[in-house]
Amino acid sequence: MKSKVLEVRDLTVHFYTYAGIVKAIEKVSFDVYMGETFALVGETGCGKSVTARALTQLIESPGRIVGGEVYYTSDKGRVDLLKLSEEEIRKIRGSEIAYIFQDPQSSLDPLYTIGYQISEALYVHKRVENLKDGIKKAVEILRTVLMPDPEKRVSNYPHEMSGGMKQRATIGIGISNNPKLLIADEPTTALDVTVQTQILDLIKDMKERYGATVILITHDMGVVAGMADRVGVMYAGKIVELGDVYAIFKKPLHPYTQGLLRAVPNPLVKIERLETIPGTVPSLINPPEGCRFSPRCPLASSICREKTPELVELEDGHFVACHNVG
Ligand SMILES: Nc1ncnc2c1ncn2[C@@H]1O[C@H](COP(=O)(O)OP(=O)(O)OP(=O)(O)O)[C@@H](O)[C@H]1O
Ligand code: NI
Repeated sequence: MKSKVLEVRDLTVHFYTYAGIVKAIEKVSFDVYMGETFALVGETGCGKSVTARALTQLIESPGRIVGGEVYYTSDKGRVDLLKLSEEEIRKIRGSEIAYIFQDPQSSLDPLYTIGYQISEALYVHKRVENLKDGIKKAVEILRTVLMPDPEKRVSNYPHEMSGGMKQRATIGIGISNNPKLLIADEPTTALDVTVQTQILDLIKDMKERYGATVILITHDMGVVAGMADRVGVMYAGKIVELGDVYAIFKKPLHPYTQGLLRAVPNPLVKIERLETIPGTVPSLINPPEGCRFSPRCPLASSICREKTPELVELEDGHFVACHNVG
C-alpha cells in the first residue's frame, strides 16, 4: 500500500465579488500518493488553479478558503496545511512544497539575475549560508535543469532568456530545495510545442531523480496520457471522476470525461482548449442545481437537476459522481 502525501477533504473556496459569490471550488476531495504524478484536468475556469493554490493557502482576497482540510504527511508527521499560521506555511511553501506556474515571466523578478533568484530561494530556506554560496549552487541547479551554458546564464536577467530557458529557470527555483511535492500549474502552456516536450521530460526526470511527488495541472489530455499515474477530472468547481490513468482513458465513467476524450480522438494529438463539448461552462455564481454538468449532459434526468451526486468508488480506486452510473 502506497503512503499518502496529501489527503484533500471537502476543499471549498469562494470569491466574494461585487457580482456575487463565485463558488470556485466546492467540496473537492482527493488523495495524492507518494512518488506519483497526479493530474488535475478540465476545461478553463473549472477550478484547477484555485485548487492547486488553496492547498498551501495561496488564495488572495476577494477569495477565501471557506471549508475543508488538506492533510500533508512528511517525516515530521501529519498536519492540516490549512490550519498552519502564515509563517508556518511559508516555511513549507518553496521548500517541501514547490510550485511551477504557467507563465515563467510572472514567476521571475525582472530586476534580478536568475542566479540571484535561485540563490535567494536557497538562502530563505537556509540551504546555503550566504547568497554567494547560493550562486555557486545555482550553477549546479541550472545544469540539472539542462540550461545551456549555465555558468553564463546564471548572471542573465530574465529578459535575456527565451521562454523555454525562463521556464527551466523557474523549475530550477522550484526544485532548488528538493521539494517533496511539486505542483506544476500548466507548466508548458505558454511554450512552443517542441519546448513543451522538453519541459515535460525535465519534470519527469526531476521526479525520478529526487523521488518527488507531482501534481500536474493541465487542460491537455495528451499531457495527462504521457505524464500521469492518476487523474482527477474537474468540472465547474467539482471533481467528477477520479482514478488510475488507464481506467480513465479505457473506461471513462462520467459523461463529461467521455466528452473530453471524444474531443481528443488520439490522446497524443495536442489541442489548445477542450471546448468541443456542446454548451458552455456554467456560472459559478449561480451554479446549476443538482449535478453541475446536467445542463450539458446527454443523460440528464430529473434527479440530476435536483440532487448533487456524491463522488463514490465504483471500482477499485475509480470514483465517479454521476446518478446514471453505478
Ligand atoms: N480573483 C478572482 N476573483 C473572482 N473569481 C475568481 C478569481 N480567481 C479565480 N476565480 C474564479 O474561480 C474559478 C476557477 O478558476 P481557476 O483559475 O481555478 O480555473 P482553471 O481551471 O485553472 O482555468 P484555466 O484552465 O483557465 O487556468 C473561475 O470561475 C474563476 O472565474
Ligand atoms: Ni488555471
